[in-house]
Amino acid sequence: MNRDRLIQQLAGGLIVSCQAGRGHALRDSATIARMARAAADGGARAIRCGGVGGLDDVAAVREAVALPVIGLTKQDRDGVFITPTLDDAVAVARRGAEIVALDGTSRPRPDGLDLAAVIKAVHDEGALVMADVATLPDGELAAAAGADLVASTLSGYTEDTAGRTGPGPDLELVAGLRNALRDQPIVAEGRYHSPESVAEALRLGATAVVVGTAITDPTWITRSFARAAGS
Ligand SMILES: CC(=O)N[C@H](C=O)[C@@H](O)[C@H](O)[C@H](O)COP(=O)(O)O
Repeated sequence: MNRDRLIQQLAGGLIVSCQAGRGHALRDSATIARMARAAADGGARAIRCGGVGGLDDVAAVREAVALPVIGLTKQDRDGVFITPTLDDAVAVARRGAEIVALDGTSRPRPDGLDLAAVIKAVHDEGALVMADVATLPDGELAAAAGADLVASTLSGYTEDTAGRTGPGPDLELVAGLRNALRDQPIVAEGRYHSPESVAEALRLGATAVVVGTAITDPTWITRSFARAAGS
C-alpha cells in the first residue's frame, strides 16, 4: 500500500493498541491476536502491537486482521526502549508491519545511529515510520528526519516530561504539533481513557488517535470499576 493511501485509511479514526506486558494474564500472542480481531470488529482502523510480546505478537496480529499493523518491540532499559535499534526496526517491518513505531525522541539511541538513518532503513523495507515523541522539538526533528507520522506517545514517559499531564493525555502537545507541522500526519497517543478525549484530540488536529489500556487491558478496567465499588 502506498504512503498516502495508508495514511488516508487512518485519517479521522481510532487505532487500537493491543499489548500485554510481562506477567499480564493476557500475555500470549494468540490472545493478543484475538484482541486485535475484536478491535477490528469494533471499528479500529489499524492495530498497534508488539511491545513486550515483540515480533511474535506482530506476526500473530498480521495473520489475524486485514487492517494495517503498526508494529514495535520494547526493551527493558532506561532511555530509548521502543524499537530502540535499526535492527529492531527492520525486523518489525520484516514480520509484516506496514508501519514501524519507534522512539523518535532526540535521546541517544543504543546503536548510536541517528533517527534519519533508521527511518531510511525502514523505508527501504517498504514500511512507514511512526515516530513516538515526547515534546514539540522532538516532533519537529522527527518530521525533518523523514518520519511519516509523529505520535505523542512518549509524553510523560521521559525524564524531561515525567508527570507533565497527570493521568490524562497531553492534548497541548497534539495541538502544538499540529500547529508547527501543518501537513504532517500527527497521532495522539498516551492516556486516552475516554471517547471524549479521543474526540478532543481529533478536534485539535490529530490525524488519528491510539487507545490502548482503556480498551485492551481488562485488569486496568476492572481496577477502575473496583475502585468505584469501594473494593
Ligand atoms: C509509554 C509506552 O510504553 N507506551 C506504549 C507504546 O506502545 C504502550 O504501553 C501504551 O499502552 C500505548 O502507547 C497506548 O497508550 P495507552 O495505553 O495509555 O492508551
